[in-house]
Amino acid sequence: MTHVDLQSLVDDIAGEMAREVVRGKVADYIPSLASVSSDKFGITIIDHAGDCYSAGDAHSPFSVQSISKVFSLTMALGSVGDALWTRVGREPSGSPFNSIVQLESEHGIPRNPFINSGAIVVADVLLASYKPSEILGEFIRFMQMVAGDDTIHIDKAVAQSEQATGFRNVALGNYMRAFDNIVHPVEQTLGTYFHFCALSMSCQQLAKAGRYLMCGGRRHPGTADTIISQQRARRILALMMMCGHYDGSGEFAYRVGLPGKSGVGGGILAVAPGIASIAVWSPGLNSHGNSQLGMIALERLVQRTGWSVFRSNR
Ligand SMILES: NC(=O)CC[C@H](N)C(=O)O
Repeated sequence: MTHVDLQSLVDDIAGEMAREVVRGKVADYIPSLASVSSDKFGITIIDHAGDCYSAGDAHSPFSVQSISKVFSLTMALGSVGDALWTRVGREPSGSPFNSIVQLESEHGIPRNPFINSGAIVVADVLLASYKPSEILGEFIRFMQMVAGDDTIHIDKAVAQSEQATGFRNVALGNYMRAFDNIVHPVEQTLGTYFHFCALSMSCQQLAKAGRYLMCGGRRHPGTADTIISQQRARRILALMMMCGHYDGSGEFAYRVGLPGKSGVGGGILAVAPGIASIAVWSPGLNSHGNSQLGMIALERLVQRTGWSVFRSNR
C-alpha cells in the first residue's frame, strides 16, 4: 500500500471505532485503571520503511500492562538465554491470564512467559542478573532505547495501586516460591513485575518499540544495529502468536492472524513480520481481558491490507 493509503486506512478505522457501541468493559480490578474512559481509541502503524501513521488517541499514554511481558522476556533471554526455558514453558495455557490451576500439576512451572505466573518468573530471573536497585532503570532504558524515546516511564501510581490489590499475583508468587521457581523474596519479585506492568506508553511509542520484532531483531528499518538475533525475534513472535492473548489466543490468530500481545490496559502490539509494527489501544476489554475494539480494529486492518502471516501471496 502507498503512504497515503495507510494514513487513510488508520483514519477510517479510527472513525469506525468511534461509532462502535459495544466497547467492552474497562479493567477495574486495578483501581487506578478503572477511571480510564472507554471512549478512547488509538492506532499507529510503522511500516518497513520506518514511516509512521497514527489516528485517534495514538499519542495518549496508557498502561501497557501485559504487553510489557514481551519486553521483559526479551531482556531475560538476553541475560540467561535458553536456560530460561527450564523455569517457564512455551505452550499456550488455554486459561485466564491470572490462573493458578495448572501450576499445581505442573510443579510450579508456568505454561508460558505471557501469562502472569510466567512473567513473574521472568521478573525473578531478571533479578538474578541485575541489582534490585538497578532493574527498573535497566528496564526503562531498554524501552527508551528500542522505542528511541527517552520520555517513556513507569507510572508509579499504577504500580502502587496494583501492589495494594494484586492478591492473585501474590498467591501465584508464593505458590511458585513453594516449588523453588521463585528464588528472590516474593515481595521483591512481585514489586518488579508490577512496575514492569505499570509502564506507560502511547500507541506511537509502542509501535516504535515493536520495530525490532518487525525487523528480524534490528533496532529499526534501515540500520544494522541489532537488539536480538533474527532467530530470537522469530521465536518471540511465535510465542506471541500462540500465547499472546491468553485463552483468547486461538480467536486472535483466527480473526487477525498476526503475532500479538495484549494487556488489560486495553493495548495490543501486533507485528506483521517484515511489513509493519502496529499498536492499538482501546480500554474496554472482552471476556478474555483483551481489548474489544483493539481486536476488531486489527481484524479490519488485516482484512484491508492482507497482512496476515497466513496469506498465500506476497
Ligand atoms: N493481562 C494483563 O495485562 C495483566 C497484567 C496485570 N498487571 C496483572 O498482573 O493482573
